[in-house]
Amino acid sequence: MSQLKTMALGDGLASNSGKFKPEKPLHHHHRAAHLHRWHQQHCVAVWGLLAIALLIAFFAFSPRPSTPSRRHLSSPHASWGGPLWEKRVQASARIRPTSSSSRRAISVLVTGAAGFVGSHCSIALKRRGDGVLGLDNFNDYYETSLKRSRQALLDRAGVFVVEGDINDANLLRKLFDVAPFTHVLHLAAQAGVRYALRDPASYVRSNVAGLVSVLEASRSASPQPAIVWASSSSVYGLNSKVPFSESDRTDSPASLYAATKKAGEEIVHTYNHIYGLSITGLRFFTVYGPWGRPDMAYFFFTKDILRGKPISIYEGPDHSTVARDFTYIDDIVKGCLASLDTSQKSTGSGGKKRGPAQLRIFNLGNTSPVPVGELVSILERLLKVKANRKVVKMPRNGDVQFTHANISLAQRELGYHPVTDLQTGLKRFVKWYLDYYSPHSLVVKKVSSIGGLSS
Ligand SMILES: O=C(O)[C@H]1O[C@H](OP(=O)(O)OP(=O)(O)OC[C@H]2O[C@@H](n3ccc(=O)[nH]c3=O)[C@H](O)[C@@H]2O)[C@H](O)[C@@H](O)[C@H]1O
Repeated sequence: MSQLKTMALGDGLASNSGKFKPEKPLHHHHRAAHLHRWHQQHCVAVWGLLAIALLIAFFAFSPRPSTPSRRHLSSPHASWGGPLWEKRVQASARIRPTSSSSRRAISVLVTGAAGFVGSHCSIALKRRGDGVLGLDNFNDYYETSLKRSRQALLDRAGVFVVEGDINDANLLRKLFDVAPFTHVLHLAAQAGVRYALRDPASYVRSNVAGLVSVLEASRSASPQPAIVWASSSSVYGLNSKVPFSESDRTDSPASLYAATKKAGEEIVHTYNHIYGLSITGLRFFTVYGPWGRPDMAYFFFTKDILRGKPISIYEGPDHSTVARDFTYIDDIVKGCLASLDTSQKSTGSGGKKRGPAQLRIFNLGNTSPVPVGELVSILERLLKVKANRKVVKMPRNGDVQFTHANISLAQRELGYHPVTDLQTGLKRFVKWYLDYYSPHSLVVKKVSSIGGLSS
């Protein structure tokens, strides 16, 4: 290739020199004056260009003011900064004094607040008097209108959701400057095991770089917050020993999603070790319920069953079943709040560790796995529509054959006791789904029915 290129260049030069026609000779003085003018003009042009280049370099590389600011992130509406914005942040993050509770109220920064688990947790925290500030980039991984509806609910509950990205270090620094959060509930992430085949970079951006960004801001904050964050049952990967326990090995992930969550668990270890951040990781097991994620099977199965479209039900080798430890959202919310309440304080200050800090990891599952075929049967009964089932071999797309949580550690340390079986939880989901997507359901009606959200 390079030889061909060289040959072509050589050929070009040879033929050019052969065709070159010199200009007519100029009179000597005339030529000198012409050269002088040429020199002057070109000097001006060169200096002009240099000045423009310096200006471009200055604007491209100089640090930007952090407030007020407008970021072109996943959402064109992303903007933050200014006195009014700061007041809203402070009001939302402020603890509401209550005389009744013996519990010390907390002020929590919830990342991914317009997401499924984030919105439920934010409302539950706000209801019990805690300060809550949401952060979400409203990306379009799934329908943004659903995120906006959740945001409307949060707004009514008194939770302000800042529109911004966890990778925006200036924004995070500003938030910690404006409000002294005692805790961070870090739920912002790129979710979904199968989507990683389509957009692997988004997992690295959110689940690795984004996590580090949140940890960096937290370790520098004064006071340092305690952190509770979402890991995943997917870290158990191809393990075959059930139920899955926190002490089991987690070094055979089946998807990039799982690998980034596992990476997160290692990353938080270093921040705990070096900076004294108190950190609790929660391995969620297939969380479902009202206001859920449209990319999850129970959600799009419901949509497809109602439209009469075929649904693919995965099966394992030799027609074995694929099963999940489906966990209802309200049980997950209780686990998240208990984790926040039992978090010890971070021990660092001024970016330095001052003593050993708490580091925990818990399974939050339902501890009763259900085959996917059974999930579909429950949906059929609730929807009163027969599904068009296509049983297919589970593709190698990131899925694992089964999950099953051992929750004894969470029971012991958090008082976590899931109470919702799949039938009950799906009944609530279907009720919400039919209401939310009903053609007669007005947006106002949707956002006013706060009861569906972590009631
Ligand atoms: O616990 C987690 O940490 C993860 O839970 C969730 O992943 P999963 O447990 O895989 O849930 P989900 O996709 O709803 O598939 C459910 C079942 O349907 C089967 N499935 C799926 C698609 C399909 O077309 N057919 C099918 O049978 C499929 O094989 C599976 O058995 C979250 O999405 C993920 O973000 C992460 O949080």
